[in-house]
Amino acid sequence: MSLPYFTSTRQGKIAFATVIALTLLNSGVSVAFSYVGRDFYSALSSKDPEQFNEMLLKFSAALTLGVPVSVFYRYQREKLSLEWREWMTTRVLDLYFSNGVYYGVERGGMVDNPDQRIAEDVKSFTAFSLTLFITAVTSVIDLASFSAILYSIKPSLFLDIFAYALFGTVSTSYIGRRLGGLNFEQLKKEADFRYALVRVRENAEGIAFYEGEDTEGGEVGERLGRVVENTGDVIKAQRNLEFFTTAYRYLIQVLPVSVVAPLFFAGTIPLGVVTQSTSAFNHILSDLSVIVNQFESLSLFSAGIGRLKEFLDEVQRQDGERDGVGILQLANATTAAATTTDAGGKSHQPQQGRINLHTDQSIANDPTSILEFSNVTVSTPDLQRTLVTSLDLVVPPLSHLLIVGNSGAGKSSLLRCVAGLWTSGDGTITRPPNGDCFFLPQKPYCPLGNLREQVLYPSFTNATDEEVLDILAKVDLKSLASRVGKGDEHLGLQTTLDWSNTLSLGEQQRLSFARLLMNKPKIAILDEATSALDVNSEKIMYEAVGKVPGITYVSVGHRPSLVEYHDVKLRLMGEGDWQVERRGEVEKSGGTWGMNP
Ligand SMILES: Nc1ncnc2c1ncn2[C@@H]1O[C@H](COP(=O)(O)OP(=O)(O)OP(=O)(O)O)[C@@H](O)[C@H]1O
Repeated sequence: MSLPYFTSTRQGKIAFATVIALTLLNSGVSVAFSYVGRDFYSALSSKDPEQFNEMLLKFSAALTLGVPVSVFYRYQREKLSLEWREWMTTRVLDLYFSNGVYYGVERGGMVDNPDQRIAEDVKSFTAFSLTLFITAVTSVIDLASFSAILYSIKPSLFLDIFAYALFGTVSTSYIGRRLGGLNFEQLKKEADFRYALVRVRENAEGIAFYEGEDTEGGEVGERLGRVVENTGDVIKAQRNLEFFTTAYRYLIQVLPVSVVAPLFFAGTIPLGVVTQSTSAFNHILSDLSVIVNQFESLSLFSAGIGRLKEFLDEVQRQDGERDGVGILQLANATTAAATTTDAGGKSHQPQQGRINLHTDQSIANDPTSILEFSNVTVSTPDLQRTLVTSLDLVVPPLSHLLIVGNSGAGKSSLLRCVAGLWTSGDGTITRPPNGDCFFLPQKPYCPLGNLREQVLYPSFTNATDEEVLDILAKVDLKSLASRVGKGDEHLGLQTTLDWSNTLSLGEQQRLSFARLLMNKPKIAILDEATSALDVNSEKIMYEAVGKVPGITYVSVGHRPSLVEYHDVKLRLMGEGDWQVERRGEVEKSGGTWGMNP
């Protein structure tokens, strides 16, 4: 997970090399201070003012050179960590938003709280990996330089320290072994708790109507309880560990001094050497005791890595086009061109056991067919139910299709297959590529942004204010811009509101139609897109869509009034059965073109 940033970006390579150079320099500064400190105390203990003043001067010089090195070393580390986080988060987001992965991850339900993994786990991964790497590098350099110092003072001290550090590491790992698992759970429980609160915010009105505060409060409280319970276990495990680590750290203060004290008492070494040996001992011990000192952060870090790896694996699993590429690598350009659904030519190699979506530019201009279902069987993703069996249907251009059937019969699911969101089943669906195909989902969606962006979503194409206002007028929302702009339509287009909670459901549906008119697709797929509108508004919407040149629409709906805007009816009868009726044939045989046969 770390390597791609440093191997594939120039910026990463340069920043990394700078940090390594500064790390080496910083270690040099530590060693220099150890010698300056030694001579300083020796001058003090030998009561030599001249040497003492000279040492003060040397100390000032060391300070002047050493301080910038230390400061820039820290700054550069933070900077690298920030740049790396930006790169990695952007890359993860690219992967998450490509080929409908975010939808698959959400539907798949295999990983919890992807938001936390992208925002928090990537951040701690980059920050702590860097710290860990630098600590390892510094430890090795420190170990080499201070070992030489210590060995020159007393070889046995050098061996004692290794034994002490080994004992500390093994004991800490044993005492703290539960912390890794507990921290993994902690991250999940904190994210679950936060998510429950976000859901209350998003569904405030529904909860308020149901007066569901007590139930919601209970659920949030229960999740808080799980956080508290797990945190309680974490701090107990930390407490047990700290009995050991605290004693371990205190012992360091006297251990090296007591080993060299006899030499000092015998007058063999001056006081400066005692302080230098203490400092060298501390350096080496902290190098060897990385696991003891960082155990808590390490266990939290490993929990974060576990969650991130699990998430990235799921992202890769959901993205059919990234088979065989690295965990953070984008799909190979040639592979993507060969398999993309919007390449314009024949795409996707047909596969057994899944619905093949064939997006073909030529069908957009085909006079005989704009949408084709060829032997299409649709199953639910868990393969528990077959919703449609062996559907064969050709929809000619300008021949609008209405899909009807009981609730749960599989109408929206069939549209999901047309969109490419579901592939469970068999057969082939052929339709124009995404640019010529526009979907209005059952639940209207209002993105974050101003009114203008609501209309232009998702492409944010260039359009003048007049064009946007004209489109709003066509969907009977002429007054909306001036209403939100307090009388000024142009200001209204620039106004940002929480649209999902401000507009009525019917207004949101009309806004979705405005988007459709703006995008002028060849084929529009409308999933109960007028369910919140009165019959008159529904008529206005369908008439406006019908005026888009060359458009064919496919609707799902229950209302009888919809039938008159369509020419073909596909009835899903449940358990896979289906039936097709065409207006021309019904009228020819003297029947009435209506909702019921
Ligand atoms: N992810 C899923 N996994 C398993 N079953 C699912 C999933 N999503 C939907 N279903 C089931 O598939 C069936 C068809 O759902 P679909 O949304 O297509 O119905 P519909 O005909 O559009 O119904 P309605 O008219 O009520 O909107 C339903 O029984 C639904 O519970």
